[in-house]
Amino acid sequence: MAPEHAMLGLSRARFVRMQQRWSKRSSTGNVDYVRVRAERKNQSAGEPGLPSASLRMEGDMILGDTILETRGLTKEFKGFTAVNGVNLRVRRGSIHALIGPNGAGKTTCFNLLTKFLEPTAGQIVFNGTDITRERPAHIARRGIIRSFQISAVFPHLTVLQNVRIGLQRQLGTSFHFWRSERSLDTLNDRAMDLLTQVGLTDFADTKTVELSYGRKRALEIATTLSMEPELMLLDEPTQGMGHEDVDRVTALIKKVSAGRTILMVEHNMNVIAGISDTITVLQRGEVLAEGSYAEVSKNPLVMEAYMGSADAALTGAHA
Ligand SMILES: Nc1ncnc2c1ncn2[C@@H]1O[C@H](COP(=O)(O)OP(=O)(O)OP(=O)(O)O)[C@@H](O)[C@H]1O
Repeated sequence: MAPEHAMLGLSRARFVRMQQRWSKRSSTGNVDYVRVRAERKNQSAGEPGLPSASLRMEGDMILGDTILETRGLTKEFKGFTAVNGVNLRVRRGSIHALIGPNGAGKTTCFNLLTKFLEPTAGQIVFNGTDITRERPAHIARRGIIRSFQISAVFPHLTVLQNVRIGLQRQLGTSFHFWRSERSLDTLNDRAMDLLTQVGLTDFADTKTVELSYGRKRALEIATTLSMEPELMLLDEPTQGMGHEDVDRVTALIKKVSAGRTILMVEHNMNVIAGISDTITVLQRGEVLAEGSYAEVSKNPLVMEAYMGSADAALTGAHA
């Protein structure tokens, strides 16, 4: 039988290089690797490919449909189980909402994903790699970025300066204060790009403290984008906003979701209904239901959890 690299139409050296690169990212990757390659080869030979709709090539990397997965994720606080055996599967490129009544464990889940908290049990897998034991900074470098809290934005700097700081952080030059102002100005173009994306171009020179609440959240999204997230974690992005700001930020989330994955904790059902592809409902630390808004909102268990009655409508429950 021909060697594997030959069957896949690759030189041996390239085959080994690709395997090595991939195995850094995934312990199971080689199986996917062979599947994708075999499919491509069969298709180019006019034969039907192996089914691999869930796989995507990026350069030499094979990326599955699932960007983030938790397996039996559990967090106990002194005998109280806040998150209990949660199996979450976030699809690449989707907007995935984590919802649930107060105290359901949403924030604890987020804190586990970013490693602000250590799980008591379970696994977190990102792009096929087990990241359960990694430190927060390492997780951020992998591209899992949680939206900065407003308090993390410097209020007396301008909007542009705040975004620039995010970019410097990404470039690892945050503390290079000895660099000339001119060299730092080279970041301005990129910073202005980000401000354009979030609709804040006209506010570039405004002191952040003077921004409206909704615009501060838009700035927070720009600073998060400056970290080049592959998976953006948004923590109640429309919390405390009036209708107009809610609509603006909802549209913004939809817009910046292009080419990225978004996992958000959100209470506003109109926002969730409008932009979520998948919703996971938590209750008392466990997954109660999962699906599209249409599916979840009809689920009697979910209605009961939210309204205390299976007859109640979910729509507007927290709007
Ligand atoms: N550090 C902690 N020590 C003890 N209990 C905690 C701790 N953090 C959270 N909890 C408890 O875990 C449960 C889940 O809390 P969590 O904040 O994750 O819920 P949530 O779904 O985000 O709620 P909300 O919608 O009100 O923000 C709650 O009962 C909370 O009191």
